[in-house]
Amino acid sequence: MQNHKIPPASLIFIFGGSGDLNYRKLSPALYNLFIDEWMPEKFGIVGIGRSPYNDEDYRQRLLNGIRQFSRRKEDSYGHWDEFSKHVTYLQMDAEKEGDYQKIAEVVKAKEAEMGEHPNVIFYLSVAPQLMPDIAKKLGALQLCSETSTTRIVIEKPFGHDLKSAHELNQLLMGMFKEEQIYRIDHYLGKESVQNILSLRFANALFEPIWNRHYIDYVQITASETVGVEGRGGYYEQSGALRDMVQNHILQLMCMIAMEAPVSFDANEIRNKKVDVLKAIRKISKEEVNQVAVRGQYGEGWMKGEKVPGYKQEKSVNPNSAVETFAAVKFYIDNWRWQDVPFYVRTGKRMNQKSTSITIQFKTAPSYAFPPEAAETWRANRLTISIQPEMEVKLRFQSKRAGQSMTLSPVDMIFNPKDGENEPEAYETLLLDVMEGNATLFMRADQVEAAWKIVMPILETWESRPPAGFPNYTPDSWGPEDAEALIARDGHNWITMPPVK
Ligand SMILES: NC(=O)C1=CN([C@@H]2O[C@H](COP(=O)(O)OP(=O)(O)OC[C@H]3O[C@@H](n4cnc5c(N)ncnc54)[C@H](OP(=O)(O)O)[C@@H]3O)[C@@H](O)[C@H]2O)C=CC1
Ligand SMILES: O=C1O[C@H](COP(=O)(O)O)[C@@H](O)[C@H](O)[C@H]1O
Repeated sequence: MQNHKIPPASLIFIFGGSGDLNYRKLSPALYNLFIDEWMPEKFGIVGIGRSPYNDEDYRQRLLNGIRQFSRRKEDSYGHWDEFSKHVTYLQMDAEKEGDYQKIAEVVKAKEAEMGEHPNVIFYLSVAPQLMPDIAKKLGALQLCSETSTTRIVIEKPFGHDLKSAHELNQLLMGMFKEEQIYRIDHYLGKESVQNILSLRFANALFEPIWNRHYIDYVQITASETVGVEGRGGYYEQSGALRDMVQNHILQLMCMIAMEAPVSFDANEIRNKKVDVLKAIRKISKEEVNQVAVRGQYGEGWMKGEKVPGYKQEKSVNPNSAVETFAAVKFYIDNWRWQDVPFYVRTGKRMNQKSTSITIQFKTAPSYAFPPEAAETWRANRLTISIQPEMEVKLRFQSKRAGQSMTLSPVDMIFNPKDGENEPEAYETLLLDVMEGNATLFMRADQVEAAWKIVMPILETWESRPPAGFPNYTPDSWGPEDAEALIARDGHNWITMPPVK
């Protein structure tokens, strides 16, 4: 969030070094930072796991991941030899207290090698149930007393509900200071998400109309074409509301709805976001059916390929009541947003991989054009496309060339199309951790405020088994009830045209 500078010497321990997230995201991100010359002059990366790798095998595994998943497919090999010298593997059982001495030894050896005390970063990329135990054991190591340079990064999910998130916060805060704790929400690292701040606060253009007087409603869609991709065990404990709405989607809502920050200081931005979360209208359990819809995909066809239903996925209960789709209507009770609905939806196995935010402005108060001039007056619309491509599109009415006054909507589009050069979210976030900048990370109160918002929905859904699951087919836009949710207000979901 700040203008980046080369971080100081850093030693990064990745718990879950042999796991999927490190393979697909973290190692490619660190390698891209290295290629782009953002890594510190002195650094070490230590993957941790119980699997028996030697350093060479481990490096080879990571290289395979990089070749498959890095944004740079071609350039990646050229710098590998140099980069890989910084990577080692530490076999240990994170549940065994005695094994933590190995970490203390690595820190000591690296300090001697670097000739200085580096940032020591513990990245917890492990199953959520292991996190409290690892945090406790790291705390007991006493490496954390150096508060300015020791940091702990917590992957999502942060807790399973409000209670467990609060307990995890209490535990972490008993051992680390808030400024040492980096709670990941990878959406905040996306270029297109950060661009929302520049769009809103670096231009005077939008602010005067960015409120209930001019905005009719806001929509956020985060749709995926994939199913649960072998993560059925995790997803069975989660579902779409926990997996996407509690974190990523509420954070996008905060970016759209927050007041202008007076600086880019981490706490200033986070204060402004917490204000939004606290203003989101509490949904009573009696209202849940009116404002929230859940769905689960059945078996079917996806772009010509037969795909299993959610209940047939690996590690999923064949009678599962877990939702793979969620749609919710929120309101924000404050002066800026009173009575403006925010419709959000997310789901797996949907028709497109696409995340977008639509700001629908109100129609002109009065117009002199003949009614036949335009089919629709729904043109005043700003669409912020987060992915697959970053795009900002302003749609407005224009006269069609010809002798009659006929109008049609036209689009003014900003699309940087910078593909390979656009840093991935994890690159930005890892660089921020090394630099000690927590702006794009979740503060304790932010996480808990977000849990408070979704709890009544979760509790209601858990107490009332869904009727008729599965209720949507792969390659669709989710269950019919989601259409009804928005149609009741006279609107419809806006879908992005597929990217060619
Ligand atoms: N994968 C993804 O796409 C995403 C993952 N996440 C989050 O990231 C975290 C990791 O997920 P993912 O990588 O998919 O999980 P995996 O199951 O692939 O990896 C789990 C890792 O934990 C290690 N581990 C488990 N038990 C121990 C132990 N006792 N001691 C030491 N290491 C242990 C495993 O190593 P070993 O078996 O060698 O011991 C392995 O490296 C989770 O919190 C997940 O929610 C978040 C977003 C996306
Ligand atoms: O956090 C998660 O996000 C991914 C979607 O991330 P994206 O960057 O590809 O939009 C989702 O697939 C996963 O279930 C969830 O845990």
